[in-house]
Amino acid sequence: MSNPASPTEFETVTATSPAVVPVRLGDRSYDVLIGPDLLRDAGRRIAAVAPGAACGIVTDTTVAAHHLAPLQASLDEAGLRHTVVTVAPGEGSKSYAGFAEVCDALLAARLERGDCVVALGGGVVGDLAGFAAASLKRGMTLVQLPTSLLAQVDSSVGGKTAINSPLGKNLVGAFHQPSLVLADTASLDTLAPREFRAGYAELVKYGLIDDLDFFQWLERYRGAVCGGGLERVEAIRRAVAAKAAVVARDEFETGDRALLNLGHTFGHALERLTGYDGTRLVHGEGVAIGMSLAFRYSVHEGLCSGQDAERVTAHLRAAGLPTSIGAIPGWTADADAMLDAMAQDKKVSRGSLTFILARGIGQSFIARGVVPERVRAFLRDELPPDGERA
Ligand SMILES: NC(=O)c1ccc[n+]([C@@H]2O[C@H](COP(=O)([O-])OP(=O)(O)OC[C@H]3O[C@@H](n4cnc5c(N)ncnc54)[C@H](O)[C@@H]3O)[C@@H](O)[C@H]2O)c1
Ligand SMILES: O=C(O)C(=O)C[C@@H](O)[C@H](O)[C@H](O)COP(=O)(O)O
Ligand SMILES: [Zn+2]
Repeated sequence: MSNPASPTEFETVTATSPAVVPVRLGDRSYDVLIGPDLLRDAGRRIAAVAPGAACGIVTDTTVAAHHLAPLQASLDEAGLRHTVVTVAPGEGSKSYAGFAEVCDALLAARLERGDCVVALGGGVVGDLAGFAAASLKRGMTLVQLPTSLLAQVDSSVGGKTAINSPLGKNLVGAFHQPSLVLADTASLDTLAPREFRAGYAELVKYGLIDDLDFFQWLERYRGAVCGGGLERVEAIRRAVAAKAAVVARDEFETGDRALLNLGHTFGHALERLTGYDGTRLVHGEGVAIGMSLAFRYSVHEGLCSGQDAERVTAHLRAAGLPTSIGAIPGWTADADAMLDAMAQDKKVSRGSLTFILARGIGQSFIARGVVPERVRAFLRDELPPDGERA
């Protein structure tokens, strides 16, 4: 799933024009534009994919405070009528109640099937607004305006939309592709450092899956990527190109799209068991711990060298990310609870667990029929004794 055309140095990204990554899905193909200040020009570009549409902007209060005004001004300039629905920031909004709130507000604004839902925010807003767009009037046009690093490198692209159930992450949702994605990299300047780090976990994921060159590039340029500038745009471009390639091949995850779930079988279980409480754990942190566990479990099973697993953990730690279950404050669950939560994973088939494991960095693979007792034994070793918990 790597992007064979991706350069080691960034020849395709310039300071003046956005990078463009096409997501090729036949007559549902769309472009992902990546670069600074795209929100200020969003109206014109949205009008091109949804001419004359009224826009239902879905955002959260934090993002609205920073980025709503320029978007509204540009929609005005393009002559697009718009209404705004604001939810509370954080994973709690990706709920049945949050979904009902957003749908009812968009319906109250009398949006028609041909109108456009505009998701302005991180992955929570993108998944929630996306699911509303998939559901309302049985499918409305969707434009993703991702403002977190995580949303720019991952969630705004590929059409997975969902809300959480108390029984598990993203268990209620639909595939619904956007018509356009504008990743305004300048919007990342207002993102909290912890949230930037969380997005970095999903960025590294692409290297760990099948692109050792990208992982090595990140080892070299991590500081610059976190600092902004062209390296940051290039990193996002490479991630989006990798995701676009796998989505084009396997839109509905019947095959190797599942590789994008590296770290998520463990991570989603941790998110559910910590009650989707972002003060303890946000999604990207769950993925960082999950990827570390996936590599260590691969070592446990004799598939991967301990050196590679340690190199992964060292890179994530250097990026300020947690890499073990013991790093979650106030964590009290046990291996049995983890196994129970993982039984709801969407990759489970005929009751059998599927994990993304690794033979090395950039050599991840889909492992079906994983034996629960072996995972339980591994987790018992991973879980810190009660007295040593954070
Ligand atoms: N659909 C997919 O393919 C996919 C992929 C990866 C993750 N996800 C989902 O994405 C969600 C996580 O996304 P996230 O990490 O973006 O979380 P998020 O949407 O909660 O955003 C993180 C925080 O940053 C704030 N924020 C966002 N952009 C900002 C900005 N520019 N300036 C200031 N604050 C800003 C938000 O208000 C929020 O408090 C999870 O629910 C996860 O399941 C979905
Ligand atoms: O796009 C995908 O496919 C992914 O798996 C990307 C993941 O980073 C993302 O968190 C996704 O929402 C997880 O998918 P799920 O099917 O396990 O809910
Ligand atoms: Zn994810």
